[in-house]
Amino acid sequence: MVNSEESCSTQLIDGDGAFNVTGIDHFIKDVKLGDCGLSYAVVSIMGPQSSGKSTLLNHLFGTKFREMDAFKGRHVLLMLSWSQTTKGIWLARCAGIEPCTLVMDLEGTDGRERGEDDTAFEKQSALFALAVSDIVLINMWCHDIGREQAANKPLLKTVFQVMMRLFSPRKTTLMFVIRDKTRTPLENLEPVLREDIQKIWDSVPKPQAHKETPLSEFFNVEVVALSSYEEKEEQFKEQVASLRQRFFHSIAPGGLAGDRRGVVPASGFSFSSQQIWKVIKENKDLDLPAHKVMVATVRCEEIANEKYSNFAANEEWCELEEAVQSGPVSGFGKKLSSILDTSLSGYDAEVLYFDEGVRSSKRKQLEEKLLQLVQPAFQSMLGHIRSGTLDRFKDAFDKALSGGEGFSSASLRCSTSYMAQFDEGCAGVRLDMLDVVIVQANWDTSKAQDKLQRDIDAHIASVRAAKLAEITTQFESKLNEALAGPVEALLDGANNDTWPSIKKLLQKETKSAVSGLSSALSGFDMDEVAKEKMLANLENYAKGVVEAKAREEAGRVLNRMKDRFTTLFSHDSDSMPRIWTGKEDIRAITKTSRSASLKLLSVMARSVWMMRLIILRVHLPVLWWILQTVLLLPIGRFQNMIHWPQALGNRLLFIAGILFSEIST
Ligand SMILES: Nc1nc2c(ncn2[C@@H]2O[C@H](COP(=O)(O)OP(=O)(O)OP(=O)(O)O)[C@@H](O)[C@H]2O)c(=O)[nH]1
Repeated sequence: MVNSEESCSTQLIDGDGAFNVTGIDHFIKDVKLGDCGLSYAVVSIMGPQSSGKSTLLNHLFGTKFREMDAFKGRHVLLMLSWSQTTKGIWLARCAGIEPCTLVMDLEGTDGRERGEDDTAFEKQSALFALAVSDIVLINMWCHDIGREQAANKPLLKTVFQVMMRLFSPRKTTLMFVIRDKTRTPLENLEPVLREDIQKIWDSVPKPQAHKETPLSEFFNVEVVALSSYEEKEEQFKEQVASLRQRFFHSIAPGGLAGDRRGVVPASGFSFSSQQIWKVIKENKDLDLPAHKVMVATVRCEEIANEKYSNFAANEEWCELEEAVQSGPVSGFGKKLSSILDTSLSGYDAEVLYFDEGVRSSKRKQLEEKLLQLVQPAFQSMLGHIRSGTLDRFKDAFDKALSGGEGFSSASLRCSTSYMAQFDEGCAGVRLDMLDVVIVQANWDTSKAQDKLQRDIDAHIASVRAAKLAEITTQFESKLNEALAGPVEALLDGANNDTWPSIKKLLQKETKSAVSGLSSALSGFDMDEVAKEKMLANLENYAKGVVEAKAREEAGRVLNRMKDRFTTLFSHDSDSMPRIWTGKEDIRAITKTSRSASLKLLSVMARSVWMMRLIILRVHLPVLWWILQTVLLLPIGRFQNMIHWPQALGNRLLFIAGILFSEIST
């Protein structure tokens, strides 16, 4: 006895031809068909009305299809009402049979010829059963065998006709179930039945391509006979129990199921059935291979969309996405790759049995969409790794420089080392646990690498500029210290040796500073031109120090000249204040005082810089005015002094010319 507890059923198509989408979806969930992959079989039964189809299915598969009350009997029912007959197509799961076997109970046929009317439900349901089923049971009365007016003859014609409407049809098993078997042995009945079948096959109009195609090309024909359920119930049950065994492992090679060419993965069964029924209702031909691709396309897309939505809502991913906004995330690449992998392998598992071309193209699309979703997070992480690497580079570089390593060597070593660390991070070698690599993506990280290299180079350049400025300042300070004081002292005691001494001092200190700077620059791996320029600048600086001192002294020279003139003019040779008696030789005194005063000027002018100062910067008219005010006005009573400025100017120019030529050589 079959345990019917496991069985559940639904009306797949109602009597008006409406497909019960909700019903089938619930049914599929209840029987967990979606998990079956290709491991499931579909059996249908067709045959005349009230020929005991439901009774047979319920005994054979433990289903609970509605049977007509036994006491009413089929003859009574046929006369009275149709209310108890099966309407439309019912679907149930066979109880206790492996693999999962679905069974469809079709509305009984009325035994009338349908001619060309393809819209008749009988024809449509037959075509549907052939397109969907692996095994079709044809229920028939034993007494119809060999009869010209057999009740199942129009049905068989229909089956064979609609079969022609399936492009490259699957090879289905047609199992003829002879009911109310008589005493005639099956061995005698079967050849007659096969002959009937062949005749019907021959009579069916076929397209040119199948004119000569034998029946066996489309169908495996099987014949079984059962005793009457009503008259020999026990025998019937025994025979049904033995028949049941044939449905176990029906999809294994050599099993009862046909070639299963048309089989769609179980998760696509609902959609596939709906589409097949839709095409049949629209009275279009059914192209099963194309249908399989279409089902695969729709289902793979549905599955991919579901995986995408699941990924987007995945808690782990959402946390990762949020965390990477604010900083680097340890194990980022590994975690994200793993979530992506779970999603993609989930897709792979669910679409495994769909058309390969379709499933791989949909996988590609899913992968692209997922990667598009995670790319901003990847970029953020890459940015964190880049800035982290830059910070570590700066620290290491600073340490190397303060540890005394040469600038060029430190910059090259640190730059190479930290660029390599970044490259390793990008290539998947873990970098302080901060891996960014997403296994599924092959993203180009060269832009980030370039940016890091640029940042490192910019940092090196700025440190270099700062260091060079520091060194230059250091040498300039040294020079300043070495020159300013001594030059000032030398200028203070102006005499004939002043300028040669200054020149000597300048040369000595410049040489020492230039040599010091040159060796300090050796660690910078500078090009010769830049180095020479820096050394030249230092030399100029040294000259500048002297020039500045000289300029300073020049600012004071007029005062000192005036002081010297006044001192000599108003003091006698014993340095005693002169007492003017009127007998003094004012001209001679003035001449002596002026000469002493001009001597001071000549010392000061003994340099190129002083010349510049005197000739170019301090204009002669100004100088004249100063001299007239400071030197000449106090002795303004000498009217002929009015000619002095010109004479003095000429004299200064003369002295400057001589000194310039002297110093230049
Ligand atoms: N003679 C005979 N009658 C049977 C047999 N099996 C069932 N019946 C009777 O036939 C009648 C119809 O049974 P169902 O199983 O409902 O037949 P059916 O073919 O499913 O009917 P529809 O699908 O409604 O056309 C019932 O009264 C059954 O008791 C059988 O093996 N022999």
